[in-house]
Amino acid sequence: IYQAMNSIPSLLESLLRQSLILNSLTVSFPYILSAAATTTSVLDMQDILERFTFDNICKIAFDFDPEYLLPSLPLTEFAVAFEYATKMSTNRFISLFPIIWKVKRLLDIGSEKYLRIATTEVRKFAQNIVRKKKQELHEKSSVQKDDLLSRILNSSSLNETLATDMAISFILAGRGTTSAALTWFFRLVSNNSHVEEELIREIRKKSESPVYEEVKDMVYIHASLCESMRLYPIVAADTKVAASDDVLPDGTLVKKGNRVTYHPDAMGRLEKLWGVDWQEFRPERWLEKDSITGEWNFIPKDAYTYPVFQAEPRICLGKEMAFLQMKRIVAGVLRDFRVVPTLEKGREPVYISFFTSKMKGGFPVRIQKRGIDVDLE
Ligand code: HEM
Repeated sequence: IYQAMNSIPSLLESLLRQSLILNSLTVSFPYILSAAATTTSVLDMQDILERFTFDNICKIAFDFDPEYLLPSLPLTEFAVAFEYATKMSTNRFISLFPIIWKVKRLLDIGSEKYLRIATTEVRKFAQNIVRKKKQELHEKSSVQKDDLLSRILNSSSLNETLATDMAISFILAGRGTTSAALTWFFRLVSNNSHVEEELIREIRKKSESPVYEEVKDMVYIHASLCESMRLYPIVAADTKVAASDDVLPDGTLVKKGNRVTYHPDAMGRLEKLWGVDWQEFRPERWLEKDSITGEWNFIPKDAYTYPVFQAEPRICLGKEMAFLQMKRIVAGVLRDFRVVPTLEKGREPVYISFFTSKMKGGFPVRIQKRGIDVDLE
C-alpha cells in the first residue's frame, strides 16, 4: 500500500494532465455560467464548484462520472450524507464531553443515529464503485485502465474494506478542498481589481484552452491561490497524537498520547511571518519580477511557514494535482466571466471549518460576461 501511495502524486498529476480538457469544464461549467450571465439570477458558486470538483475527482480516481454538475443541478443525496457525516465527526473531535456522543451512539439516538445512517450511505456509494471496478477489471483484464483505483487494485492486494476506505479518503480529500479554496479565491479577487487585471493579463497570454505546460506556467494565478489559502486555509487546524514522549523545539514536553494541534489559519495571519500588511490579499508577496524579461517568478515558502498542505512525511498527496486543477478552472472562468458577489456591502462571508473549511451558507454571485478588451483598460 505504501508503495502505491508513494506513486500517487505523480499519478494524479499525469491523470489530470491526460484529462486536462476536463469534460465538465468544457461542457457543463461554461454552459451554466453562460446561462447565468444572460439573467440576473443569483448562483451559489460554492455549490457549483463542489459539484464540479466532485465529478472531477470521481472521474480521475475511479473513472466514474456521478454527473452532479448538470445544468439541471440534480439533488445530491450522497453529498448531503457526506456533508452531514463530516460535520458530525468533527463535532465528536471538539466535543467537551465525549461521553455524551458515546452514550448516544450506544443507544443509537439523535445525532449519532443520523451519523450512522449517513456513514452507511457514504460507504454504500464507495463500496459500489469498488465492486464495479473489480468486476470491470476482472472482465476486461487485458484492458489498461487509467484511473487511480484501477491502478491501485491492480498493483496491490487491497481487500474490499481497505479499498472502500481509500475511495472515501479520496472523495474527502478531493471534493471539498479545491472547491472551498476556489470559493475564497473568487471572493478575494472580486474585491481586488488590480489582482483581477493581472490575472486576466496572464490568462490572455495563453491559448483559450491552455495545455498542461501553459497551465503550469501561470505563476500569477499560482501565487494568488497560495495567497488566498494563506488567509483562508482549507484545513484550518490539524491535530496529531504523539506516538511517544517528545520535546518540542521550544522545550515544551509532549507525553505519549498527548494531542498537538497546529493552526494554519492563525499562522497565515501572523505579523511575524507575513509582515505588517498580513491582512492584505497581495499575491506579489509570493513573486519576484525578473529584471531582464519583466516576467514574474514564483518564490515558494517552506512548508513549516505555510503548512496549508501539511509538511513531509505526510504532505498532501494531491497538492500538485490540486494546483493544476484550480489554475485551469480559474483560467477558464476569468477569461470569459466576471464573478460578482451579491452579499450586501459591509457583510463579510463567514469562514466555518468541519475537517475542511468553507463559506457558511454558500457564495451567492451574479455572473457577467467579460468584454474582449474592455476590462484591461
Ligand atoms: C486546495 C486543495 C487541498 C489542500 C489545501 C489539501 C490539504 C491537505 C492537508 C493539510 C493534508 C494533511 C491532512 C492530515 O494528515 O492531517 C492533506 C492530505 C492528503 N491530501 Fe490533500 N489537500 C488538497 C487537495 C487534495 C486533492 C485534490 C487530493 C487528491 C485527490 C488530495 C489528496 C490527499 C491525500 C491522499 C492526503 C493524505 C496523505 C497522507 O495521509 O499521507 N488533496 N491534504
